[in-house]
Amino acid sequence: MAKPELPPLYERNPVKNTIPRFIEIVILFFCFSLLGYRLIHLKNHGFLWLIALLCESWFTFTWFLVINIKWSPVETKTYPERLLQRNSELPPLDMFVTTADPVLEPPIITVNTVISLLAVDYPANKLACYASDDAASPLTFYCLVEASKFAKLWVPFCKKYNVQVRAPFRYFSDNSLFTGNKPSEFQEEWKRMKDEYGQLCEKIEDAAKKSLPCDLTGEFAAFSNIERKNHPTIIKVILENKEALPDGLPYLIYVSREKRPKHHHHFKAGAMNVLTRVSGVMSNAPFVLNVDCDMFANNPQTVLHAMCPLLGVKDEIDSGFVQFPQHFYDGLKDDPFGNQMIVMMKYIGRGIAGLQGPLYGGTGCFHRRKVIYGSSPGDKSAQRKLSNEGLEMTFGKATRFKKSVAQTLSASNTTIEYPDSIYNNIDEAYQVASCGYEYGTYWGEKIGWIYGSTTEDVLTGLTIHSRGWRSVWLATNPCGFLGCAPSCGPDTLIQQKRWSTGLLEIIFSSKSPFFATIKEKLEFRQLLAYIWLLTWGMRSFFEISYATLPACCIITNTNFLPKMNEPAILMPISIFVIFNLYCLWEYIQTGQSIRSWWNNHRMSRIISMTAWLFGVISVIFKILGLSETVFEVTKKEQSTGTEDCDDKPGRFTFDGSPIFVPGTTILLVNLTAVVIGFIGFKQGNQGGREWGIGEFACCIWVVFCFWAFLKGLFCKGKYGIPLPTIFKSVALVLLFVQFCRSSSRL
Ligand SMILES: O=c1ccn([C@@H]2O[C@H](COP(=O)(O)OP(=O)(O)O[C@H]3O[C@H](CO)[C@@H](O)[C@H](O)[C@H]3O)[C@@H](O)[C@H]2O)c(=O)[nH]1
Ligand SMILES: [Mn+2]
Repeated sequence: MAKPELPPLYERNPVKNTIPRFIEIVILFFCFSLLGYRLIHLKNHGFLWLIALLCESWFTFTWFLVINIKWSPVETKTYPERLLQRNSELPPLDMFVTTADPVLEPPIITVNTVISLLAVDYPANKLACYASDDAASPLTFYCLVEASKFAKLWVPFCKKYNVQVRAPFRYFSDNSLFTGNKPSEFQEEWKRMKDEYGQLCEKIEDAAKKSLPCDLTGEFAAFSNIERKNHPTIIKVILENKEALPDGLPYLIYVSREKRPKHHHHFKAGAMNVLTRVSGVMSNAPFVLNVDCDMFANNPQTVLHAMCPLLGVKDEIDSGFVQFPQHFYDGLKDDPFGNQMIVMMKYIGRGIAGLQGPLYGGTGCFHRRKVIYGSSPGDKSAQRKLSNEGLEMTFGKATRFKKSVAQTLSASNTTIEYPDSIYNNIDEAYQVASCGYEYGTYWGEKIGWIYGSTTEDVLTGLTIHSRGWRSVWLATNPCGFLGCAPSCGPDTLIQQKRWSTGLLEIIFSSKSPFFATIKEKLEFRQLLAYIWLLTWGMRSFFEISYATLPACCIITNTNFLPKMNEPAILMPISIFVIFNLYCLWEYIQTGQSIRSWWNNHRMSRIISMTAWLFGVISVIFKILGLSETVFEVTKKEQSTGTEDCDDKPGRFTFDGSPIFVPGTTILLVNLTAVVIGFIGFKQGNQGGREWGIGEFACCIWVVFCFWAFLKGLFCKGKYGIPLPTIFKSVALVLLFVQFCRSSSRL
């Protein structure tokens, strides 16, 4: 008889989705019918009909990609309690936090993220937390030092009372977590903690007001006389677990990599690679967690959950990395900027989970160190020639680091040797953090975080999937991490611009997923999922064309939709109604309001026609060699419930950025068409009016989608669209009208 098997640490369960599948197919059917109708009647119609055909073909293609993604969703269930019952030792974990700018990313946010990681339910002697500071800011370092003092009180408090939310700013902002009928001992300690945290906040605020947080002597001497973009490496061990006690505190290490003006630093990807090497030299844990500075651990058991699929797989190939969904705290009511991504995280997330596995999202992700080092599933040290020269060519010259890499690549998780003291190798840590270290190696090319895209996360995940690894999507309750979404219109657009830029950079590079499917091990359906994401930017052309098409019809007196009395009109109407009801249903299913659906719908239109367009433009500039793409850091705000009272959160704001020109233009074009339309309706059908209710309704719909811009035309200050932007748009509208007129004569 077989040995009784241990109960599994996790399960991968298919989700039933018969009804949504059916609806998706119905929509696809109508899309194809419409395309067929267009083709048949193409010769009787002009240029605009052809544009309509092209746009609708693209939308149908996108829809097909979406169906592929949503066809076979799975959910993962984990059993951390079973992991704890097994009395094998838990493996070490290195945790990476990146920050880049103490102004856009206030240190109190980073501090909370770090504290939440220090306090997770996991043996502290197995954890090391590395904070990367791309700003080399003494303020950030000062705040982390102060935070570590607070953590010495906070972590034991959390563990003693099994506190559920271990980022103090969240814990203390939610009074329901502190109800009166708790033992008085707890109440006292709670008050003390709140006090201590208040003092920490004060210190941080005071320090931020000064030009320097403190005298740059002692520990801080390294920060004197340095420039942000021109300084040597700074590595500081802030917290140490000398006795290696499981209930002590984890290591906390501050790292600011060397920066020199002549060396490209590759933004976040560069920072991650430095952290990988520094940690490889100092603690060398077989698993690595990475979070952005605003993504705190929201569930004390997050690490245990993640370990379930990492340790409990039959074949490692199935869990190359474990990605948690991105969720955000303090989302504004009804998601006015459409950036909470709740529906996407749920339906697209579990959909791709059913293929080769979720894409790497840059934060809230647990990696296997050896996968970061470029190993493929089933790699054995014997097969990989781990010769000294080979190692040096790939990973660089540092001797101890090479040794630790060799060990990581060859050993199974349990037998890795760890450096006995974190200080032993500190010199070498400086060496591997220097900006020349990567020259002539494969860092950023084949191993580590891959360079060349402002969405380094997707690119890095793609290379991992290409080697044949699968990944795991882990949606726990409460969710593993919570972050901070942009809190105003321009920030959302800048973020989306960066995303579409980075995604297009990937598709047009030598690392394009097409090659990965042909030559490597990227699965075909996974390729389709990548194409869906990577082509976001291209959608801008089709969306803009389609949003101006009805207006063009009205201006030039033609039609692009069947007449209301033709049965064919049922095709576009059905697509419109069923598709929107289907989307609405997803919002209701995830507990959101109708208003959220609408806000997301209109924001999708705004984003795809403005931010994504600019993404395309910056990629074109890059290809032409005119400019490089840059990673613009998203501004993060910690809302503590005390909003500025004159502010109207959720209201769209504008600035002088050219990103608002296309939106304003599209709005004005459609407004013009609506006015002409009204006049046309008044005159009845005397002049042989070709367009009808359909085209007119489309224009109205677009105007509704750009309502925020309409208001912006009439408001002042940051709520208004600046006059130069309006002038530029008016000029474009005139050009557009001229273009419509001339093209209608074609
Ligand atoms: O030169 C840089 C630039 C950024 N960062 C860090 O990168 C992280 C993400 O930056 P953020 O401005 O918050 O970008 P988001 O658009 O919110 O980030 C999403 O998209 C990025 C790719 O565009 C991913 O890297 C992120 O993980 C993902 O959360 C932050 O911790 C930054 O501190 C650096 O460390 N160095
Ligand atoms: Mn972010």
